[in-house]
Amino acid sequence: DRSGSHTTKQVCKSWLIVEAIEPVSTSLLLGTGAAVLGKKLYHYFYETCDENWLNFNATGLKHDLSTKLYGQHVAAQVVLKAVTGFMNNENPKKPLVLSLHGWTGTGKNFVSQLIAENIYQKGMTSNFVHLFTATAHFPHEAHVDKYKTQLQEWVRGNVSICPRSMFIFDEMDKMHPGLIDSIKPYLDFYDNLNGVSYRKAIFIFLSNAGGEKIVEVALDFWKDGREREEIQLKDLETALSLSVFNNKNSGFWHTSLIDKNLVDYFVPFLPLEYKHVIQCGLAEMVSKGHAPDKEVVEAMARDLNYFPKEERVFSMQGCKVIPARLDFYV
Ligand SMILES: Nc1ncnc2c1ncn2[C@@H]1O[C@H](COP(=O)(O)OP(=O)(O)OP(=O)(O)O)[C@@H](O)[C@H]1O
Repeated sequence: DRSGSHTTKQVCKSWLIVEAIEPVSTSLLLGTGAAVLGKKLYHYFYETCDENWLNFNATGLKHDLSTKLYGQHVAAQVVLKAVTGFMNNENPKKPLVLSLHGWTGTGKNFVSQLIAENIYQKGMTSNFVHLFTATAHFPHEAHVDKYKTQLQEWVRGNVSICPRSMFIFDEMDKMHPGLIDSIKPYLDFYDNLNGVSYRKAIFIFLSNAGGEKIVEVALDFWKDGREREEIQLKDLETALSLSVFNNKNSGFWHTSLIDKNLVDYFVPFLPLEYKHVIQCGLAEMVSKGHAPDKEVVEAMARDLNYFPKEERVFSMQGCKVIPARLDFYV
């Protein structure tokens, strides 16, 4: 198109004139352009502690908890309420502290992952999400003093880089009480500690403590022929507090975390049943790129262990072994 090329030529010509007349402002313009582009690329590739990488998606969390998490109506409700309330509060008075309890393989790590995915664009791989496992990170009792210093430094350093940091402590019941005590100040209502404010951080503690008591409640409901969905938080709270507060061997509870009300929510996880194992199996098949096949998943689910031995109501390992087991059946 002639008029088009004419226009292009004209633009080039005027550009050359501008360049000839005002070389300084043109270079400035180009320089600024490069800086803006550089900044954009930086934010694109390098994870920063701002809305480019960090945005709470309340609808996403609600959707994930109701479609991806099976058999945990109580936990889903408490987690959604706790996280949404905290994230929507511009000026929280203390960090959010959640303590997740329940039988193995019932979704405690999985829920932490769902929370992370709906806050950080990179989910669990975000530089602002930190996962500690007691037996892996703090294995030797003799080194507790060294661990204390390292842990405090790690928490302090990371919160000063990003106030919206998340710390997950797995196997809380195997963690040395002194170590838990060392992070206690960060969970409290302080405005700031040595110039760092911890009020926007999230701490999640995971443990099996209280798991057996929760199972008892779920089993009683089952024996009475009542629906699992009828179980409410208040039915589990007593069971949880009995085992959690009175168990002198479970590490966590020696500390004043509870006395000082530093934990905002205790979240109970119910033991999973055969039908939930099936749901986990089907989801796992899809995530492995297979078409969901109920027969395959049922064959796998039948071969798992259930308890109590007679009634075979709850899966011994929850949904934990499914990814590995399924490979034998596909
Ligand atoms: N309730 C659930 N709904 C959906 N998937 C689940 C559920 N529970 C477990 N899973 C699946 O099983 C895997 C293992 O579960 P997860 O690690 O969350 O268990 P856990 O409760 O943390 O166990 P543990 O106490 O042994 O650490 C999860 O990654 C998830 O894929």
